[in-house]
Amino acid sequence: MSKIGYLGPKGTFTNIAVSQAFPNNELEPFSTIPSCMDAVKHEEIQYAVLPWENAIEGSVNLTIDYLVNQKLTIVGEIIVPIRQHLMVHPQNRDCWESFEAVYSHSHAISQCHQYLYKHLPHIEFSYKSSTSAAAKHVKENPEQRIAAIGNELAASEYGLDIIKHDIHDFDNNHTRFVILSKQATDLEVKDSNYLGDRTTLMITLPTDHYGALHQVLSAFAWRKLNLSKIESRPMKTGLGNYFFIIDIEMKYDQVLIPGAITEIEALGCKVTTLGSYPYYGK
Ligand SMILES: O=C(O)C(=O)Cc1ccccc1
Repeated sequence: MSKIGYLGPKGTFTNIAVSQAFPNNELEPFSTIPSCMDAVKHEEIQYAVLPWENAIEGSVNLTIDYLVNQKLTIVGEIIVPIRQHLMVHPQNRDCWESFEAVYSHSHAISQCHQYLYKHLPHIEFSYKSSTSAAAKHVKENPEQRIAAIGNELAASEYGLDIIKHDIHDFDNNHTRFVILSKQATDLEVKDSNYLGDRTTLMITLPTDHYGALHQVLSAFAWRKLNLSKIESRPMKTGLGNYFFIIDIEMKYDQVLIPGAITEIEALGCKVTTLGSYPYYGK
């Protein structure tokens, strides 16, 4: 049976995603995104499930930036609805309005900025590696006047009381979680709705070719390949140097996508296929 790693500790949104996709497998929490990817690379686990993009806050840069230097493939994606709740140690449930700090993952705090600004304007933000790491911290420090933002699973896992439900600023809040593997395998995810297929490419443009991005996009456009995302990330080699992450709403085929890649490479671009995979949601 495959062993699946995920960003832990128990009670993260990633935990919800991995339990949905792999209900009968052995699950192993990792405390950071890179350590979870490394475990797949070293074959200690077969798959890693990691956050990729949130509808309110955007991409999870650490996952993208660490993935592009690994020889790992995206073999599937799970889309999970996200509801953020404010939770406290049960001993402190009556004095939460005078709290000093709120702990969570930076994405979770960003998803609740309007709520926090309006209802807890003086509260400090303290960042943790995940929402459940924040919940665990609140549980372990009852003497501190602190709260956490996370989901119901984290509240029950760490025995916290939810004092405000649904504090995220926008209702249509979903996160994409990617399933990473060392080999490109056909993965079947049970108990979730199959929603479609995607192919994710990483493209680096030549520095001396003016208009290269326009030509890259044209290679997709005239083939009527539907792009659902284009995002630039810094190469970390200096200001103005970027690579692009592009999602095509289609499974890798034998004609259109290889044709577009050949055309783009002829412009002097470097193209890496990060994966071609089905995506699922509830
Ligand atoms: O903190 C969590 O609960 C996670 O699962 C990590 C995460 C990070 C960014 C967006 C969504 C989930």
